[in-house]
Amino acid sequence: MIEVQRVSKVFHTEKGQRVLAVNDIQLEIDHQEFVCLVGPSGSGKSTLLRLMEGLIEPTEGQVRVLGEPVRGPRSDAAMVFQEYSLMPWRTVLDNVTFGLELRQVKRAEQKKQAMALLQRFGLQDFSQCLPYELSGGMKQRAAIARALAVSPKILYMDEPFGALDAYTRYQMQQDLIDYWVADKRTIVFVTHSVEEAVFLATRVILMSPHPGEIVADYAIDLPYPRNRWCDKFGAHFKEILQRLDEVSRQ
Ligand SMILES: Nc1ncnc2c1ncn2[C@@H]1O[C@H](COP(=O)(O)OP(=O)(O)OP(=O)(O)O)[C@@H](O)[C@H]1O
Repeated sequence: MIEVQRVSKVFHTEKGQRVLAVNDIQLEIDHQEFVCLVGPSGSGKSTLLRLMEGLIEPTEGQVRVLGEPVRGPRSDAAMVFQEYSLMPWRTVLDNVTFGLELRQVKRAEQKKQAMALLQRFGLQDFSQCLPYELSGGMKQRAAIARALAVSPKILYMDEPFGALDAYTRYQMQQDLIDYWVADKRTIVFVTHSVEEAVFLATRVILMSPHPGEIVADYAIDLPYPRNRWCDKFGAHFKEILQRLDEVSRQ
């Protein structure tokens, strides 16, 4: 579904320095995979995600989605960022219907679909609120509902739960995985947390810093819902964390 073919990205800083952010990345992601990108700070996780999304262009190599070269953001993909990407002047409902408006879906149908998503994410009673009236977790639920409203084939998520407290983060992980198990889409998810990656992903890609390269690719063959306290979860967690520790010291 997503093919990253020998992709490198060089940035040029304001001071004229050349930064090789990701180097020679080769990665194939299949339909309905839930892939987490983990790695130390500066290992190029967000850069790789932005390259897949088409927000930036590779310096070398090519990204293809569904067999087509990526030349910009695709209408069948949606994104969720760490900072809640809601429009502050629109109600929660109108944030969720936004993508459907652009697709000229009839208003009654927009509302029906948006309310079903708000219900799924426990926000049905807040549909008429403005974003500032919501907690951080609720805002991020609304942002995810907004992204899902357009039924994207691919969901790109960049540290979506990074700003949340630990308990809200656990709840959000559970909500997201419940959604994905019921309605599988391809998800590419950037996180600093190995625990979060092992809880969510079918596959964890580990990246090294300077330059960002893929150093390991782990299949997480645990059934859903996952139990953080079982031995197998612990074994995956330990294996990836140990390697991350090695990579971070290099
Ligand atoms: N627009 C840019 N201009 C210059 N350098 C950049 C730019 N974007 C990223 N970089 C550099 O590319 C490298 C990779 O950055 P990136 O944000 O992709 O890493 P990351 O693994 O997502 O980091 P973090 O976990 O801290 O968010 C870093 O050295 C960063 O400074």
